[in-house]
Amino acid sequence: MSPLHVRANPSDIAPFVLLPGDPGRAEYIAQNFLENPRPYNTYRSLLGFTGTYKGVPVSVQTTGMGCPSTAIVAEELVQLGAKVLVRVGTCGAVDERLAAGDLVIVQGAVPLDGTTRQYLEGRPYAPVPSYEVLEALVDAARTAKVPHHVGLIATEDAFYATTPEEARAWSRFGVMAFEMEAATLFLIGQMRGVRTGTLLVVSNQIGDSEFVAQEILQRGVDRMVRTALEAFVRLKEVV
Ligand SMILES: O=P(O)(O)O[C@H]1O[C@H](CO)[C@@H](O)[C@H]1O
Ligand SMILES: O=c1cc[nH]c(=O)[nH]1
Repeated sequence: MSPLHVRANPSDIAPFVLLPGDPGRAEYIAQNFLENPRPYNTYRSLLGFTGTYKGVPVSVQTTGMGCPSTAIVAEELVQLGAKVLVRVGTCGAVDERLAAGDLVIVQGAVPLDGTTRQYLEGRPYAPVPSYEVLEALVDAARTAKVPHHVGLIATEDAFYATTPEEARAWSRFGVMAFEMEAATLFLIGQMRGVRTGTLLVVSNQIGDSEFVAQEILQRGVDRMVRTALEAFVRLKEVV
């Protein structure tokens, strides 16, 4: 029986899965980076495709925006047999050293979201990616000479609630950027025994009324996706 939302069979899902928030990005990745991509889910526009990259079976699965939707998708991917879940998302920068289109390799996510809080039943916690995935992502970026930042981000629920002033307050504690999914993904990985990671492209500074120009974002997305896929090639022996 297929899960409720990711309507697929275990044989449809690869061990390695890329997780964009945006269904358009999922389709773009499938069409431009995977060989022989085949769709397996369209329910609720949680578009999912499976193909190969350099011989490694890879799925790309939309999470939708925010931790509640991401938790559903991640839990169901685990039920379907996925082993390595890597978010390929966008973020709003709070650190002035981050420019539009830059790549961020996430080392940890401050859990400001309600989904992580519900899973943890109020316990303090430090959501982090799997070390092997983090190492493979950094190695892939370095080898391809992709400029990148490695560090801490925050995961929030309410996109429009965060003001530049609040964001700057978090930057005093090392937070480089805000997004809306990573903390829950990392926690579910730890709870369910699968490996996780997150790469982000800077789409804006917190408080901007527009995202960066499409061509700059697109180049950043291409660098991010290539980096994640090259990390999967490195990780194929450990899964
Ligand atoms: O571009 P994605 O992966 O959706 O990520 C970011 O973009 C959305 C907000 O615009 C949120 O989902 C946030 O985390
Ligand atoms: O959470 C997010 C994601 C992208 N940009 C933002 O400003 N916030």
